[in-house]
Amino acid sequence: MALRAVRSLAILSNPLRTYSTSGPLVNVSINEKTGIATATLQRPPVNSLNLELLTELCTTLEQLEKNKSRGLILTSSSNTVFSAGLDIYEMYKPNMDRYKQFWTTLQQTWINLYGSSYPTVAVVNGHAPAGGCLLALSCEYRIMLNNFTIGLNETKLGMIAPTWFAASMRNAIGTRQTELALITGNLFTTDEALKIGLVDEVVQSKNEALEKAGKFFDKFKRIPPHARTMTKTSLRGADIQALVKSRNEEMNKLTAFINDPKLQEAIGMYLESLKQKQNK
Ligand SMILES: CC/C=C\CC/C=C/CC(=O)SCCNC(=O)CCNC(=O)[C@H](O)C(C)(C)COP(=O)(O)OP(=O)(O)OC[C@H]1O[C@@H](n2cnc3c(N)ncnc32)[C@H](O)[C@@H]1OP(=O)(O)O
Repeated sequence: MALRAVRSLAILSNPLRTYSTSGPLVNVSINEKTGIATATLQRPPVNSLNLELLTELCTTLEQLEKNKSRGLILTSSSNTVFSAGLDIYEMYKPNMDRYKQFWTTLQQTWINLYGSSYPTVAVVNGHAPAGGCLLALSCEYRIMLNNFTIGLNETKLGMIAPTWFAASMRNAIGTRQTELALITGNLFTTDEALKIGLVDEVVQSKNEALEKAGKFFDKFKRIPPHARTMTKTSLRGADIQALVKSRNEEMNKLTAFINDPKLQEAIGMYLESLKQKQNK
């Protein structure tokens, strides 16, 4: 895995080629004509975000920033799941060193994506619960395929969405809708999500979504990049600074929280219910 990551970084850092790297968990390709990168999550069956997937995604985002990327499309190789959110096994009876690394990497991935200087579009081509919704919300524009669900459903699992998850949602749909969505742990259908502005467009196919994403990037052709980036920072910067300031404190709180036997029991039951679903 280390070798493949190095290879993929080497290809990403050559700005003159059309790149396509098949990392084990994130496939990155860059369109030679437009300079737009597509990062495709490819961790079957449901793109649950474990340490390895987050590490690859985080590194990809860092490289795109370094190479002054023209833009990023974030999508999934699955036809039914964008991302099932955090890998629940990372939170179930965890090894604490790995757990801390996992959470630190999640924080950094969010900082890199939410705060990217380049434009970002999520092509949400499947379900996007919890951390999957967070990834989509961290992008600037969301295009979703029909007949799926999206939302921050943490309360339904007996967990609390961290403040920066909430900030990302608030940035898209405002305080009132965010409060309602979070306390109920609602998973919105595609149409409901469109209605409250959680997604920006609904389409019938991934090709249509990619076409619409191209149109979004076209909007920036005549906008000076520094003006675009500074405006984005003025709107999102405070959310990022709040996490940067509190990330150690958050880690300490989560370390205590994750070791609570009642929470562990609830997570175990939830995992069981996901398995039972398959047997039905
Ligand atoms: C201590 C930390 C404190 C606070 C942090 C709070 C923040 C939490 C953020 C999160 O992201 S928590 C994760 C929340 N995610 C979910 O609740 C999603 C659960 N999954 C589903 O609802 C469904 O799997 C799906 C709608 C995404 C896809 O449905 P379907 O295509 O029918 O697949 P299956 O349900 O049959 O699942 C296939 C396979 O994958 C396993 N799996 C599903 N989700 C996860 C996951 N998030 N982590 C790990 N594994 C997952 C599922 O158990 C099945 O496994 P088998 O071994 O039975 O094949």
